[in-house]
Amino acid sequence: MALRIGVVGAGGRMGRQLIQAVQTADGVELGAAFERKGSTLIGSDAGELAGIGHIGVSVEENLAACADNFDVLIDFTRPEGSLEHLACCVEKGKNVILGTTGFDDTGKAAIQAAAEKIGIVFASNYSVGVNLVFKLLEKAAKVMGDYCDIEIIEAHHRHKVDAPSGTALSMGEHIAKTLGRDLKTHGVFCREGITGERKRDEIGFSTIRAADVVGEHTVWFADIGERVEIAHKASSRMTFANGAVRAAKWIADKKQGLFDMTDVLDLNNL
Ligand SMILES: NC(=O)C1=CN([C@@H]2O[C@H](COP(=O)(O)OP(=O)(O)OC[C@H]3O[C@@H](n4cnc5c(N)ncnc54)[C@H](OP(=O)(O)O)[C@@H]3O)[C@@H](O)[C@H]2O)C=CC1
Ligand SMILES: O=C(O)C1=N[C@H](C(=O)O)C[C@H](O)C1
Repeated sequence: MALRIGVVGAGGRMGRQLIQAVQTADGVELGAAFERKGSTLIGSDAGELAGIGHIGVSVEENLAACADNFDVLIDFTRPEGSLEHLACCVEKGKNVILGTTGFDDTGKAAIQAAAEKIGIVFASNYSVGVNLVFKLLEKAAKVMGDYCDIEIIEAHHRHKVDAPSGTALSMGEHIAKTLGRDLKTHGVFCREGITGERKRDEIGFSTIRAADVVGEHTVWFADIGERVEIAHKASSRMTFANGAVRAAKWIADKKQGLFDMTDVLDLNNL
């Protein structure tokens, strides 16, 4: 029997891609689709919303009332919405694929607590390439990190509401962990005015927001006389959507626990 996927934020940029990805993947089907209460999209057909034609699944507004229609929920929305959806999934015993970025520490603690009751994959980026890059960054940090300047540069579309991107923060965390640094004290997120010279052990972040950029990340490991750049460029949101569907299949039989995409892709023993 096919795994039934629920998609919240069905009308969003990622929501529409997720509906398409679910409908084209093997072994899964769209069980339910949701939008915010009061949205004009409630009652519309999820397939038509996603541009793939009528599929007979209408967009609903009450997650709890329709929880019997899906096995795993995929959520790429906003932190406040995701935390409500998560509470509902704990109540109903449904596993969750969480792609939303921009959580504060309280939100992250709530996700951790929820993962004691249900299975959650929580990843800032569901593409295979970015998760490989996380591992390459650990290697580069081991070789060069103690003596070179590390800078993370990210670019996204003009509609993105959080900065730096979740992926850039994850990159910083992978590097900081490898080097025994704390990103809270070593991360530099803004430079303006008389900043003083760069501290050797800071990890800098720069953000670009422009037009329709899907998602680009470059990390510099810069020494005097040479520089290594490790970069990833996403050219389609379908790469994130396909990754999320892959994660949904992977989490389906897990009872509880907090995982990320490196677990799904089995990259942690490379
Ligand atoms: N992990 C990954 O690989 C990726 C993560 N993302 C992240 O996914 C999230 C969504 O991105 P994107 O699709 O571009 O954003 P959009 O703004 O296009 O879509 C967000 C969707 O969520 C809905 N929504 C917003 N707030 C709430 C709420 N409180 N409760 C329920 N639904 C809500 C919106 O409805 P409405 O229109 O009515 O506001 C909309 O349908 C972002 O956090 C982004 O950073 C994006 C791409 C890849
Ligand atoms: O908002 C986006 O679009 C994206 N958000 C994620 C992030 O914050 O890292 C992932 C991807 O880069 C696209």
